[in-house]
Amino acid sequence: MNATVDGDRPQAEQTSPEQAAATIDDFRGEIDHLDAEILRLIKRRAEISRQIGQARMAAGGPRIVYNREMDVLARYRELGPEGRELAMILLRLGRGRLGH
Ligand SMILES: C=C(O[C@@H]1C=C(C(=O)O)C=C[C@H]1O)C(=O)O
Repeated sequence: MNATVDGDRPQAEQTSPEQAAATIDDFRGEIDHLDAEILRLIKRRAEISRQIGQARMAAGGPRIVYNREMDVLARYRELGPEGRELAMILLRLGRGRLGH
């Protein structure tokens, strides 16, 4: 018989509310750490991107280099449609406000 009811689950798979809370706490600590790192890296990326843009424009070049941006978009494609959105946001952050 394939049907399962709550009482059929083996003991090893059961988790107490206290164990679940501890596991969730641990994972949340890791997420908090990852978010801080991601934020630091995003800020650093935007800063470098702006510096490249400024250096290029100071030499009479364009602020945006489309083939390079296509490479960046391709890099995030493995994350699916959200990856593309994420890459677009990263590129926008590197541009800063227009004229600045
Ligand atoms: C950073 C550069 O300048 C611009 C910003 C890019 C980026 O943020 O990845 C990519 C291409 C350029 O439009 C670059 O040319 O590498």
